[in-house]
Amino acid sequence: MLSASPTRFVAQRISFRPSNTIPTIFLPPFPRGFPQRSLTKASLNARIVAAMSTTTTTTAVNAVTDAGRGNITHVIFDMDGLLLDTEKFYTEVQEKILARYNKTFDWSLKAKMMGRKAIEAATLFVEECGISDSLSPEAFIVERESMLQDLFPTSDLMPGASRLLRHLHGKGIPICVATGTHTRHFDLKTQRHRELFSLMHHIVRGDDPEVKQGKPAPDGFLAAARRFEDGPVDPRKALVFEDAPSGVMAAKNAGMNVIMVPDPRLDKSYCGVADQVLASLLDFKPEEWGLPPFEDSQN
Ligand SMILES: O=P(O)(O)OC[C@@H](O)CO
Ligand SMILES: [Mg+2]
Repeated sequence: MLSASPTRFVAQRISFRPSNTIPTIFLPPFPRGFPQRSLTKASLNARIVAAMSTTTTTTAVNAVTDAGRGNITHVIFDMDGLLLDTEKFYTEVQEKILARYNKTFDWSLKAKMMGRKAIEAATLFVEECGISDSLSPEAFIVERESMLQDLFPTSDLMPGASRLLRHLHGKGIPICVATGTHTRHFDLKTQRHRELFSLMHHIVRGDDPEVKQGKPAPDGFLAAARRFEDGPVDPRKALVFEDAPSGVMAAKNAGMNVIMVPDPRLDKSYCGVADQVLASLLDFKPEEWGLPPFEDSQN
């Protein structure tokens, strides 16, 4: 069973050099004992070193937040755990694999894995669970996939997802998805919801050629902002919905506004970076962000 042992999660606000398009980047300190060699791509490391060498500015972030409220023109949705109730499948399967080693899977590791590309999440899993000598990240992915194949097609929508997507689409607000999920899994997860996902202007998936690094890098959200009809969209006018700490950081690193809808079991210390935290999409008030209000009173 998952325990809720939290790991302090402090995002540092670092401003990039003026030449950079991203005014401020949120970087999580690598978790204690994190296998930096496996996760860090040279470019991500280089960006971290470059960013770390500048001063911290909170004004840019506040400016983004202040400017964001009230004039959102485009909305970008994360998928797993936000639109689809799929994070539970990953948890279930990972618990089964760990049971073989008499180990338990806990929320502090789950919080680090959520939203990341498969190989990055897999590396975290085997290294932090201390099973990398008997199970490689690649072998873990193959075993996990075989167990997920039957679960993904049964994916249900999260509460409020259909209502919000249909509302925004009906009011002519451009919406899209930016997910860490690979195409082959995306098709399985969405096969019962094709009509709803057809409302999206476009979908950026984890294996998209423009997504060089997974969340918390901003690649997916920046690619999503570029592909709107009138793109690239000013990030200060984009609102992202996310469930995972890595996804929230990716949105902030893209200079965007972000609403976090975390799993209630996620330690609150992971929720400090988002511009707004909601218990459910049903609690979202579009008018707070300059978007058309719901007509129904269902909340
Ligand atoms: O980016 P999302 O849609 O949450 O996908 C994450 C998925 O790879 C599992 O955590
Ligand atoms: Mg997610």
